[in-house]
Amino acid sequence: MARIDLDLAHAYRPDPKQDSDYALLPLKMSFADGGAYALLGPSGCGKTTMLNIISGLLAPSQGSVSFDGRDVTRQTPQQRNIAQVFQFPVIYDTMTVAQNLAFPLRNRGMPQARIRERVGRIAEMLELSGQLGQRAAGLAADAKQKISLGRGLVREDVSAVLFDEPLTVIDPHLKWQLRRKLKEIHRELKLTLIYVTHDQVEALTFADEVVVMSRGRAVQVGTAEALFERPAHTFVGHFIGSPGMNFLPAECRGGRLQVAGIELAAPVSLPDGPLKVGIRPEHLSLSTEHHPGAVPATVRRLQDIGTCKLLTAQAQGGDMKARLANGTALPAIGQTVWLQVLDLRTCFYRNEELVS
Ligand SMILES: Nc1ncnc2c1ncn2[C@@H]1O[C@H](COP(=O)(O)OP(=O)(O)OP(=O)(O)O)[C@@H](O)[C@H]1O
Repeated sequence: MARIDLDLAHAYRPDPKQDSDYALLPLKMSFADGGAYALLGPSGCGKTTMLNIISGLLAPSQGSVSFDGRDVTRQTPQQRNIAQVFQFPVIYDTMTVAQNLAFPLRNRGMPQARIRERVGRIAEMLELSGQLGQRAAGLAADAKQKISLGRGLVREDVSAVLFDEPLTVIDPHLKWQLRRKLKEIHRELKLTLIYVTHDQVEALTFADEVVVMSRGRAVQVGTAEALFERPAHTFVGHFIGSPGMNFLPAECRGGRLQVAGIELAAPVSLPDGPLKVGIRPEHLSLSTEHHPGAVPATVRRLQDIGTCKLLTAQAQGGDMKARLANGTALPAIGQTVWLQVLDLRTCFYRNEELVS
């Protein structure tokens, strides 16, 4: 296993001039030895580019990649000792499940007894023990992908295991199970795992730390809790959570905040000038009477989403969503309510970056 340091940028086109010419804008980042990471972001944000640069399938157009302080920028995936699992199964159909799992070990010249032991362990973890003697050709797509995962995880001596959306072909009900399995395997084997996905649930349940990416930039690296409670950038607030964070434009002057057409006392010290007030739908409470820190809004929609009711209310400056626990007394459509936008969990942003 290795600690991985990136200090680089990448443009697919020669002579990049503006930010949009870069698939990865200049970044400095480290992946700790033995950590489980997810690279999360919408299509085209640069996740696969970063993964391919880490694996050695792609050389960055600027800067370097180091493993344990050693420059590996020009090394191939084999030289870097990287295992990779792709979206679709990469296995040998004519081999049995056991032979497929053993393949990376046999290539490294591992003794037979040790191979048997390691294959047995990985098969057990992935619930493939009953199929070890079966030919891979006859198996369903999700079983084949489990073999691919097993082949990625079977070696103990790899620098890191990289996963590029590995659960795409897996049935939704099995996905949940496999994600949990991968997490267990990580805890047990202590491999450095880097997992690319555009699915926030997948990223947040799998990783210790999630790298949220947007337009070639790693906008925040943090735990699921940090990304939820303290998004460092409004993009993270929008992207994480369902629905995402609410934002209202505000103006601060000498400790007073103009927001949604009224003036409120700023709850923390804030710089003068334009701001955005951010609060999660899960944290937004409402009442029918005016309270300090609350703004007026008109109820526009109420949706029953099973686990709770989702209220949409129109405030001056934008629509706000609140998740209301089942059993809460619901206001009527068109009614004016007071939304508690300022509380201990409120975040404040300037130029889209968290200031408090
Ligand atoms: N081989 C290539 N040549 C030119 N441009 C590329 C190449 N591969 C990717 N890009 C561009 O680089 C940017 C980042 O792409 P990348 O595939 O890394 O994003 P991604 O986040 O992995 O997206 P997805 O989830 O759709 O795979 C995109 O604008 C993409 O069009």
